[in-house]
Amino acid sequence: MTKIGIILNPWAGRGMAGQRRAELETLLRDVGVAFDIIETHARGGAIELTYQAIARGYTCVVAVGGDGTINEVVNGLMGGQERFGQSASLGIVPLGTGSDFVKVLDGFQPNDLSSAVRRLAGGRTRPVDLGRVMVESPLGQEQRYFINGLGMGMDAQVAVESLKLTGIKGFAVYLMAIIRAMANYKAHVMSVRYDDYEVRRRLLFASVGNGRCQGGGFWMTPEAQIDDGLLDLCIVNKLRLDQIIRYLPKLMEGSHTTLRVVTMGRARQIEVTCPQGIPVATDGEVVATAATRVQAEVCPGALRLVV
Ligand SMILES: Nc1ncnc2c1ncn2[C@@H]1O[C@H](COP(=O)(O)OP(=O)(O)OP(=O)(O)O)[C@@H](O)[C@H]1O
Repeated sequence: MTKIGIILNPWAGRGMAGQRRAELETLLRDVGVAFDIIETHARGGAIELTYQAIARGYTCVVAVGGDGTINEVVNGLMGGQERFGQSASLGIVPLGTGSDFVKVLDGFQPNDLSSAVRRLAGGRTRPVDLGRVMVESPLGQEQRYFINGLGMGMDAQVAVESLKLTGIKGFAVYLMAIIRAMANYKAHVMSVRYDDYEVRRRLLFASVGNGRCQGGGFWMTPEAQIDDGLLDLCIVNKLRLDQIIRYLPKLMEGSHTTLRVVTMGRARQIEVTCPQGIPVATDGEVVATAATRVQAEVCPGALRLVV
């Protein structure tokens, strides 16, 4: 068996990923997996580390952390493939706070090291789709890949608010970020075009799902499949505060899809425009705070995932 490259974000899962490093290493040695492990030292650092891993010839790169870490490794894998013409599969050891992406995968359990290590030892892979997005804002253009979801509007505003909350920790950050996003977010008219359809009205958010669950437990696109060559879409109209509070539990259980204020869709290409600018997040990580145009497309079977 060839050696695998492991990229561990010690801050993921509120520090749990760092605390469980020794346990992970012991389990890997016990099953005879050869590995090198490296920790991230900054936000965005896993992208560069993944490039380096590909340049060194690893054929499997493992993200240890949450959805943000997985997103960085995915972007490193795709960028590395473009730069060096070499591809590597993605392994996941889910030790994040939400670890929403793996909830769509059979047999994956957030925080379960033993089963994650068994999968790495087995080395079985399957192709999964990715989303590729081009985000335009007054600051320029940025391209990103996402594996789980793309948030545009208030859902991305929650991610923006949580970045500003440096003085508090734990679940309080998340709760406070939602409250601040509800209070601060202004729903502008957005145009959402997907394949042959268009929705144009004041929206709370338009959320794109390759996976099913986003934002720490919201089943936005509960029917999404990661290998159907399509992206799912959940568009929610502008709501009053009392409606947001009433509908949030429905979003948390995925029973919102038939509500009058919700439009569900499925497409290969999605374009969202909003001249006033909207926040955008890929896999929960902020890409822009005032994007005027967002173009997303599915990349069918673009990545091999260790399952
Ligand atoms: N060494 C580091 N210091 C500070 N931040 C880091 C470091 N390495 C990575 N990060 C950042 O930590 C953030 C959180 O990572 P991640 O999303 O993996 O964990 P999480 O938020 O606990 O999990 P989830 O997104 O699944 O809820 C990411 O934005 C990532 O860029």
